[in-house]
Parts: sequence; structure tokens; C-alpha cells
Amino acid sequence: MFQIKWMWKNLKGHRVRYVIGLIMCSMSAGLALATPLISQQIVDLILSPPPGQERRVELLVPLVLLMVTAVLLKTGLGYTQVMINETTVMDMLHSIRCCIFKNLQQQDMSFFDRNRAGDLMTRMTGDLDMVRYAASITIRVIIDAITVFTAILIYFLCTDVLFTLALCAILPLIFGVCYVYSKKARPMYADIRERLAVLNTRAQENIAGNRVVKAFAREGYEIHRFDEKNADYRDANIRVNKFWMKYYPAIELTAQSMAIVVLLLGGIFVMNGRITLGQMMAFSGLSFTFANPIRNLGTILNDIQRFLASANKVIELYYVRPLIVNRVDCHKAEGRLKGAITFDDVTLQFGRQSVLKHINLDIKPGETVAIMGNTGSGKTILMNLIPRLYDVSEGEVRIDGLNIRDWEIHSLRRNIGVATQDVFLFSDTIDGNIAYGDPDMSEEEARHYASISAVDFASKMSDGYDTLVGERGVGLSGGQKQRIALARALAIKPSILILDDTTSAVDMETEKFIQHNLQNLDFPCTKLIVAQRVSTTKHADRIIVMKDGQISEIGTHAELVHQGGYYAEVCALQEALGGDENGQA
Ligand SMILES: Nc1ncnc2c1ncn2[C@@H]1O[C@H](COP(=O)(O)OP(=O)(O)OP(=O)(O)O)[C@@H](O)[C@H]1O
Repeated sequence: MFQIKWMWKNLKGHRVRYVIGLIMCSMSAGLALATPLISQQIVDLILSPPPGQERRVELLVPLVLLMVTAVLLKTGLGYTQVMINETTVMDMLHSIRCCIFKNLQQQDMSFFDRNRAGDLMTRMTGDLDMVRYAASITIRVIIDAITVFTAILIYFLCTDVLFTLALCAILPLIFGVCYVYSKKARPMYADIRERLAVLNTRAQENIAGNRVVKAFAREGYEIHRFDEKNADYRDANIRVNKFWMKYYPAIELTAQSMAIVVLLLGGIFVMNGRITLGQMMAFSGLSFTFANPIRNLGTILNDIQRFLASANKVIELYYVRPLIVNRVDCHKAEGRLKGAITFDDVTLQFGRQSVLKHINLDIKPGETVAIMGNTGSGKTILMNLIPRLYDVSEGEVRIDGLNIRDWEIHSLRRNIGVATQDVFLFSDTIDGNIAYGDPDMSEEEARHYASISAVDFASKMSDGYDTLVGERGVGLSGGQKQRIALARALAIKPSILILDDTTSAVDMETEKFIQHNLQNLDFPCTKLIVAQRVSTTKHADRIIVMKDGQISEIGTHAELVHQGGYYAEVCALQEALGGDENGQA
């Protein structure tokens, strides 16, 4: 089975320990036979010896001591094997988790577009826990069941074949029932797992979007939506339980019927003198132990189905490979790139939708290009092509004359500073967030780029630049977050700086200050600035206007105003609104 092979692969380095644990588990299970077998000896040799045989009272103490030793040994083995298996499985999970997280880091944007955060979290937590449960508990239950079952079967066969055959007559029926059950239950468990992922996604979205929920007073609606998914999950669980209850009576009845067979046949055989009273007692005691694995079969099957459903999801994440990868003969960018960018007849499609169509653009090193255009015109997606977050469908993007697909991805991205539209800050200090791209950055350097980006507000906070921000930190305004994101992008001294609406939430005066600083950076840099404000775009060397995934206008501020197209309209509008004195041509 592939899932088992995969677990075995991940046990590398711990396999011997794991197998020793399982052998101990098997030995401990086998010792369960000791008590009934020694009891048989006590009855047959001391309490009620068969006619003609001498009573061996002197064996009582050794036999009792043997029984105590067996019990102690079983307990000791059980304890040690649990310790060994739990630690081994934890080691295995640690390496699986590392591998999956590493794999997630390498995925491209389209992977995160396709997969919901809640589903990914379910795989990393609940599903992985199911794998742990199977590798540590289910496997022990199975080994325990197989050992006990096989040992007792051998003992029964050695003692009386007819008796054993009578006891086992119903077993093929049970195994048949179990086979049918597990086949039919498998999709049901996969369904439960899917519903859990949907439930988690709903909860995760709700927590992330709690501000919107509160602002629109939609708590009741959200509770209702969550309840729907919660009920779906509950119903799926109930469905599988009901399904199991159809099969349960057959299995339980067989387990119970064994005791009846033992009493009935055993009684007759003792009376016939075919077996001794001690053997009958051992049979009776063991038949209960023998029935236990059969009784546990349902739990084992259910656990196996849950494991398979979860393991498949974890394995998917374990083996998924990104589409955007380095070529074997890729070129590593040593040092700084010059920052020349060429879009050569670039088209990008998502499914059937062309979001960029035949883009041709040459940007010289050190040039500042502003990008304007309607919502959804393709500005952000065009910027996303530069760090190769998406691959073009047709044409090519070249950086410093080399096709972007030929650059080693990390070395390329290290040369590109990006401040995105939706600012994301980590749960870290302001300093920590600014130095994110280069952990070796000195405090002075981080402060320098903070001052360029107008992160001066930090010094007024209680802990200054050591103030915690992000999810668990203090609340920041949109403009403050944008300024930290800008400092973070600048701090790596990129050859190419991409600012996607980065100063949209910043007040006019601060924006002016930032614009001035951007024009006087202390390192050479090609700048691409997506903006809606003319005050931001007018100083650019060139402005391009995007429309429906195409470049509709291109030129300097003066040229575009003169052309009288979209850009000129925006200028006129912003001038008329009067909020932007820089909007004038
Ligand atoms: N991952 C994606 N999958 C499918 N379509 C996408 C994806 N990202 C963007 N699009 C589509 O591409 C088009 C351009 O999106 P883009 O984000 O570039 O717009 P934009 O010009 O930056 O808009 P805005 O000014 O509102 O940010 C839109 O129609 C959008 O729906």
C-alpha cells in the first residue's frame, strides 16, 4: 500500500527503533496468553488433576511466580514499546512536517490561488495527526490483534483441531463482511475529511475577515453559514456511524458466539474426556481474548479508513511540485543586476481568460516607470511577472537581456524589492519587519530605510522600533503599514523596485516626502510604480496606461496630457477635485 510505503520512507533513520517497538508490542501481546495457560497448569496439576495423576502441590509457588513475572514483563514491555513508538512517530512527523513546509515555500502563486488556506491548515494539522494516530496507535492495535489471534489459534490447533475448527467456522463470513464494509466506507471517510476542510476554511476566513463581519454586522449570517458546514460535517460522521451499525451486529454476534461454542463444545469434550478441565478453562479464558481482535475489527477498519483519507491529503502536499522551477542550466545572478526589463509580446492567460495581451515594453536600467489604468486592467499581474510569480503564456520577459526563465529564481528575486497592494506584516517588531529580506541588516541600515519611507511614527510608539506589529501586535493604520512595507522593499537595496499602489493610503504630504526620497535613493534602481494619483506618476520618466490587459498609452506626463486620452482625463479629474495640486500638468 502506497501510504504505508510513504510512512516507511519517512521513518528513515528511525526504522530500527520503530521495528523494535513493534516487536516489543507483539511480545507484550503474546504474553496475554500466559495467565490462562498457567491457570490451566494450576488446575490440571494442582487443583483438579485428571484421574490417575498425582497432585503436584510443590509447583504452586513456581507457577504463581511465573504468572507474576509474565504480568510484570508484559507491563514493562508494553510501557517501553509505547515510549519507543511514540518518540519514533514524533520524529517521523517532525520530518514530514519539515518536508511539507519546505515544499509549501517552493510552491508558486497558482498553487495558493487553487488551494484554500483552511484546507492547507487541515492537512498540516488534523490530517497529520491522523497519520500519527495510525503510525502509533492503530498499528499497535493491529499487531496486538494479529499476535493474540495467531498465538491462540496455534494453541487451539495444538490442543484440539476439531474444537478450533468449530470456533473458527464463522470467521470467513466475518472477514467477508469486513471487506465489503471497508470498501464501501472509504468514500464516506474521504467525504468526512473534505467537510472538515470546508469547516476549517469557513472558520479561518471568518477569523481573518472579522473586521468586515463586524463592520457589516453580519455575525448572525456568519454563524448561520458556519452552522451549515458544521451540520454537514456532523451529518457525514453520523452517516458513516449508521453505516457501520449495519455491519456491527454481524461482527459482534460472531465474537459473542465464540463463548457459546466454547461452553457448549468444551463442556461436551470435558465430559467425554477429550480435553481436561484445565484445558477447558484455558479455552474459555482464551476464547474471550480470541474474540477481542474480532470485536476490535470495526474500530481498526474505521481508523484505517480515516488514515487513508487523511494520508492521501498529506501525501498530495508532500509530493506536489511547483510549476515554476529553475532550469537545469539556469543562470545565477551574482551580485546586483542592472535592472533592464523587457516585455516581449507577452500574453498571460488564466484558463480561457487573457489577462495580458501582447505587451511590448522596454525599460532601461534606472528608469522610473509609472503604471496607471482602470481596476482589473492588468497592472498588478504585469508586475507579478517580473519576479516570476507567474509564467507568461506567450512571449517572454527578459531581465538584463536574459529570459526570466533562464535566471535562477532566488538570485533573481533577491534583486527585486516588492511592496504589494495588500500589505502583509509578520508578527514581529517594526525593525524585524523592515529587515525581513536581510536578517543580517544592521539596525542603522533598517532605521535609514525607515526614515526614507517615513516610518517616523515608530519612534513615538511605546517600544519604538521594537514595537510588535502584525497579527498579534499593535494596530497600525493602512498608511503606516504601507510605509513599513515600502521600507522593507527598499532595505534590500533592490535593482528593481516594484511599488504596487504602495502609497495609496498615505497622506499627500508624506507621499511627497517619500516621492522625493525615492528620486534620490543611494543605490541604482529601476522603479515600477503602480499608482492612481497623478502626484505619484507625474515625475516618472515614462507613464504607461493599461486597459483590458493591453498598453493603451505610453509617454511622459506632458506627452500623455497632450495626447488627451485616459491619463489626461484622470489629470483633469484630479485637478477638478482640487485635492491634488500636483495633478496639474
Ligand atoms: N490569480 C488569478 N487567477 C485568475 N485571474 C486573475 C488572477 N489574478 C488576476 N486575475 C485577473 O486578471 C485581471 C487583472 O488583474 P490585476 O490584479 O492585474 O488588476 P489591476 O489592474 O492591478 O487592478 P487593481 O487596480 O484593482 O489592483 C483581472 O481581471 C483579474 O480578475
